[in-house]
Amino acid sequence: MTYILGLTGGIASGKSTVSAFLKQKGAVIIDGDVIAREVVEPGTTGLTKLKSIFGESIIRTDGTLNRKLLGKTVFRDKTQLARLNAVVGPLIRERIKALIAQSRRLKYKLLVLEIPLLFEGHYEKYCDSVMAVSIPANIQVERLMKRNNLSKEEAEYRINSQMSQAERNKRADVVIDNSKQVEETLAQVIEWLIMNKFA
Ligand SMILES: CC(C)(COP(=O)(O)OP(=O)(O)OC[C@H]1O[C@@H](n2cnc3c(N)ncnc32)[C@H](O)[C@@H]1O)[C@@H](O)C(=O)NCCC(=O)NCCS
Ligand SMILES: Nc1ncnc2c1ncn2[C@@H]1O[C@H](COP(=O)(O)OP(=O)(O)OP(=O)(O)O)[C@@H](O)[C@H]1O
Repeated sequence: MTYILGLTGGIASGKSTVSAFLKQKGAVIIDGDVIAREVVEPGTTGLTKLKSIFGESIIRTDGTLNRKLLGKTVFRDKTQLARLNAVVGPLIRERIKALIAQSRRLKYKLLVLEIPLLFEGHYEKYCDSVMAVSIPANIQVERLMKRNNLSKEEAEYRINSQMSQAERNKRADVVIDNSKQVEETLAQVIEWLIMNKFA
């Protein structure tokens, strides 16, 4: 029996920090952001569709997607974001469903679905439980600006294109507070692993 843990959280909340630890503890990780990149690699129908919608300018000279430019376009414009989601959303879902099926066949004990837009995409229906990583809004803006080298305005556009943390936390089965030292965050994850007999 494979136990599927959904792992979500707002942008730059600390999902990767938590999933790296869960991997270290033996979990298998499916990373939504990685899959989102795979489905628009050069030569994919995903990239061809994006080119026809957003124009040649979003393709770099080496044939790859200009993510920075597309990000600037979509996160400040809900209509454009919806057009992007309509193309990549179904491709991401198809791939994730196939990987879940494979993980069940291989009888992985603990599978983690790390998906930023978990509740927006209703991925909770594939999960046994959902863990949300949470940080206060001011820390979120700070960490995002620093990590992605974004202006405050750009960081806020990205945050506001997602479900609010309050709503996400309400829907999750367990909320991990990542506002303090990483060690304190991981202690909460260890507690979850122990309570669920994975450690
Ligand atoms: C717009 C794109 C090209 C910007 O690329 P960039 O390299 O700057 O960002 P990256 O992909 O690393 O995403 C960073 C974070 O942005 C947030 N984010 C990404 N896509 C979306 C979206 N459609 N809606 C809201 N937030 C999003 C997530 O928190 C994600 O972790 C890229 O984010 C993208 O293709 N997004 C659509 C795919 C998607 O929905 N991804 C979410 C994974 S399920
Ligand atoms: N407890 C912490 N204290 C200080 N910095 C942290 C902490 N946890 C994570 N960070 C930093 O905050 C940033 C965001 O963390 P991380 O990449 O794990 O978030 P994420 O939720 O996976 O982000 P995204 O979904 O946007 O990729 C990173 O630069 C990370 O090093």
